[in-house]
Amino acid sequence: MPAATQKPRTLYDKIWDDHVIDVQEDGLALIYIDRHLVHEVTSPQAFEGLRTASRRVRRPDCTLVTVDHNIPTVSRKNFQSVESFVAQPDSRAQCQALEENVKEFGLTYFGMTDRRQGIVHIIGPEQGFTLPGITCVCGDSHTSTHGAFGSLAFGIGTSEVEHVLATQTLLQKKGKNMRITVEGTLPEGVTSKDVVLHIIGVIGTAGGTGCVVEYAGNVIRGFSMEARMSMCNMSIEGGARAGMIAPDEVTFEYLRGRPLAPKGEVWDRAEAYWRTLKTDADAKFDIEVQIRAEDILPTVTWGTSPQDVVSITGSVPDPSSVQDEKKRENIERALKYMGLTPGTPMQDIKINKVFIGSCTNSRIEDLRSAAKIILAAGPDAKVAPGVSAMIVPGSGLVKQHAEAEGLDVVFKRAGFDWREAGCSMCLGMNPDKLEPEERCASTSNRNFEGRQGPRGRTHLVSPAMAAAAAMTGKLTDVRKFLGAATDAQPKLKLTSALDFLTDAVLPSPEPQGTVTSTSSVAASDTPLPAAEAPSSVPPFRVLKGIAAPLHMENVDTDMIIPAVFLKTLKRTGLANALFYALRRTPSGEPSDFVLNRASYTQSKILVCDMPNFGCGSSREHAPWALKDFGILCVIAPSFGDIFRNNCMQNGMLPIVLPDADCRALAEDAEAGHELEVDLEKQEVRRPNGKPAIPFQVDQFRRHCLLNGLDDIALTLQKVDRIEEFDKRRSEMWPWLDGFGYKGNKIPVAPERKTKKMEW
Ligand SMILES: CC(C)[C@H](C(=O)O)[C@@H](O)C(=O)O
Ligand code: SF4
Repeated sequence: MPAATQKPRTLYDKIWDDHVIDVQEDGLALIYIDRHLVHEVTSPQAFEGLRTASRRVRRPDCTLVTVDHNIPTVSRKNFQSVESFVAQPDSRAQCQALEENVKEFGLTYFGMTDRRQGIVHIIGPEQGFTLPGITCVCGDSHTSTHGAFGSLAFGIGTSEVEHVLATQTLLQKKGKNMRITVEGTLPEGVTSKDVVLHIIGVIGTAGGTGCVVEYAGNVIRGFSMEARMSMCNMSIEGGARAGMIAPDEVTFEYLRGRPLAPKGEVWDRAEAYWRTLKTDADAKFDIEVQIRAEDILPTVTWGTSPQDVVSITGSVPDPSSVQDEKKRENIERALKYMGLTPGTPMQDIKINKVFIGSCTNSRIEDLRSAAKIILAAGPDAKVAPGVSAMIVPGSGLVKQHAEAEGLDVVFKRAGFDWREAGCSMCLGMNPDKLEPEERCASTSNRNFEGRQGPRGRTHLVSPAMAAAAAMTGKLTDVRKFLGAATDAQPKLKLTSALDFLTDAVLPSPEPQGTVTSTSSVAASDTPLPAAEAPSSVPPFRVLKGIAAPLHMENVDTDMIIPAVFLKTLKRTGLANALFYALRRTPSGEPSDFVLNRASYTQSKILVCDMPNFGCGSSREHAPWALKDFGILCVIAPSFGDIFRNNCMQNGMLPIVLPDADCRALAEDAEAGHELEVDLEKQEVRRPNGKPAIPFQVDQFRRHCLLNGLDDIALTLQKVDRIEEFDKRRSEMWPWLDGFGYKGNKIPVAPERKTKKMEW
């Protein structure tokens, strides 16, 4: 088509178009995946699936693996092996399973003896594995982080992880285009974290559902890559699976010289392509949001959803001013959980803990910004009495970099605990946790109930605000420290990040010997098995049974199944974990939660009459737990995108219906009536002759559910098309094939005599 007649396209449209292998009539597309990041929590069942079907990893060269969620963040000085270092048996088993899997399938792995190890979303960009124009996935919802480079990056569930490992593709429906433009001048003390919290407050946690968000405007352009990553990271908290920012000089400058970024002439070719990656002038967005930078102040959350934000100068909201009864009850519930009284000024709220870390805010600039506030508090200032504060760098390299700048000295002198890289207290999955009712100022991204530990209370803030809270013992307006900060600049040795990136590191474990017979298919140049494997998904046709009513909005997947239950290597045995905290009183007795009531213990259907069911984390354990309990269909006004996909991968049916229909069905459920869900006829039949309610579902998904078809087997029928795409990709974007660690591009230190770490 001549350029003049081409429809103007958004950045998302362009990346999408460049990756489509095949599109079906109903719009479902098979897209190629350029980069796959893998961690220990969402991969064991996927590798097991490959093993059972004798499948190999199709593109080991485009796959990068690390361990982050389960690991303790204490010093690794005495590290000998995962077996001796990770004390908690289930966490240890998950880390060991990963090590076995990377060996068996021949994958590049940054393990605990490797300085490049860290949170999966920190290490991808750090290494230059993340590049503009790519599609990038990971079994993790914060994969949206990588969109900061102008890539299409999103989280997937474990079944989709298996699909990508086996085929290097995914079945996807194209999302809507949404643009959020931030223009103006940010007031003093306002960081990218405040901007993104403010945006989530404006659009709500379901605001971006079904969309890919492009962030635009002079404020975003003025942000560093690290600030852009913090923004894109929290796109998922705004309901969008992906966020992106067009690449520019800032992006290229960040990438140049990174270990896995293209070099020499290939770099020039890549850069020329990357420069085309911007939204055309007249392209249309489905949704546009304008944000005035001047409206944003240092921001903090008061409740149990990331949309519960208020400026630090504000107060705890008063539910009695809210008209809608269900909304009012939800606020009351959040305040009760948080132990807060309406009208309390935010700055009067005392805290017990401070956590600076997570994939949102654990990069070098975040640590510098925290150090600046600590220094501004005075040379001898200490963390407030009774407060315990920890700083967890996002990767071993961030840690090394911070130490070279002397930041660790600033932190330790002030009484902060300076830890090793990992997810740490972002989620209650490793030893770093809140005690019940402890209150934490946290730079992480989720303040869900129980997120940082059972009954723990989280206030989301920027690194500077977290540091300020640590020094005063209360949530504090960071601007109180900023005047002083200008006179107290840290006297630090400044060192370039790139020095560390090419520094000698311990080698990753080599794929070793034969682990099982499947290792013979682990080489990347053997042809794919095109044969259909038997499906493991049971068909879904008509489901008749008791329906349980639920009147909560933003039911997040942490609530459906807390992180502590994600340590399993299986997909089953999770019924008891379903809504674990809600089904128990603080003393551990069964609560009166709906699924505990005698009439609902056999429920097959769940009817939620408020929006955004299954938001948050990509954990497929959420549908697994529902299924194990016996619930095979969830009806709600809207769903988190990843949860919805995950359900269908497991032969479960998520049905979206208008609010009024959900309310009517919830009333039937309250009355203890059975409902009948008919997928063939696409209707929900009600009791007592009430008219059935019709519903819509994607035709391909319906076909797969009705017949119990397995996506991977279907995709492998298109192996010729995938191979054609491989070839085209090698010609057009050669820098995406393979990556540096296999060649001689990275100097790797000789094997060390001792296993002791010195960082
Ligand atoms: C474990 C993983 C599935 C999860 C996610 O998807 O987000 C985790 O990283 C989280 O932050 O809750
Ligand atoms: S959100 Fe937290 S738990 Fe999830 S990947 Fe990021 S740091 Fe890890």
